[in-house]
Amino acid sequence: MYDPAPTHPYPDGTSPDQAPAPHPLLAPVLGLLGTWRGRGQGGYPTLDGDFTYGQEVVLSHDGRPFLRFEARAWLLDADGAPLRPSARESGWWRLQPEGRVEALITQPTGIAEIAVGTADGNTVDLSTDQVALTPTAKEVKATRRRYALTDDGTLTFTHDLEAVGMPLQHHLSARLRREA
Ligand code: HEM
Repeated sequence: MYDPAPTHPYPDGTSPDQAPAPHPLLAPVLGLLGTWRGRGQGGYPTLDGDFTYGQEVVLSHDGRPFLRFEARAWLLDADGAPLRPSARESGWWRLQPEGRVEALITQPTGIAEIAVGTADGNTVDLSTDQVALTPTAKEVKATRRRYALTDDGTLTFTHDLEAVGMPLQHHLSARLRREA
């Protein structure tokens, strides 16, 4: 028989001041908690031209030593109006002692990444450890993602990509601000 449950009793926190209390291992990423939104530019040698895009990134936690990571992007036309949905990613950033990070990130384009790196309070720098691809996914060999908090409260994002026979190089960069 179906036994109804109440709403989830442990909602995620998106701010260090809000319940639940962050796990101590999250200290190097506390400044990144929340919902971030902004615009970016992208390109790759195999693409016809560069593009501009909007992006939203959500980082939250439930009191345990990992972050939930969600990123959604949409392409913009020359006037800044939305053109179509673009890349989506979701995953988990597992914090280890000394700011080491182990991340699991998946995309609906058939790419699953394990990335490792560091967080130091202002920046998170993640590089590919392993990539798994579904049978029809594009060939992605490696990525490097950097999130850096600047003094004026901007979160800059850069993403390098080694894919479809090209060496690791710039694919995306964006400037995000925390949702008011
Ligand atoms: C903000 C996030 C992202 C945006 C806005 C974005 C945008 C784009 C665009 C516009 C294209 C051209 C094809 C198309 O129109 O869909 C593309 C291609 C591609 N992107 Fe991204 N992308 C993002 C994230 C990623 C990530 C995280 C990866 C890999 C881990 C990735 C890997 C690729 C690959 C492999 C291609 C195909 C290149 C080719 O076949 O020539 N992208 N991206």
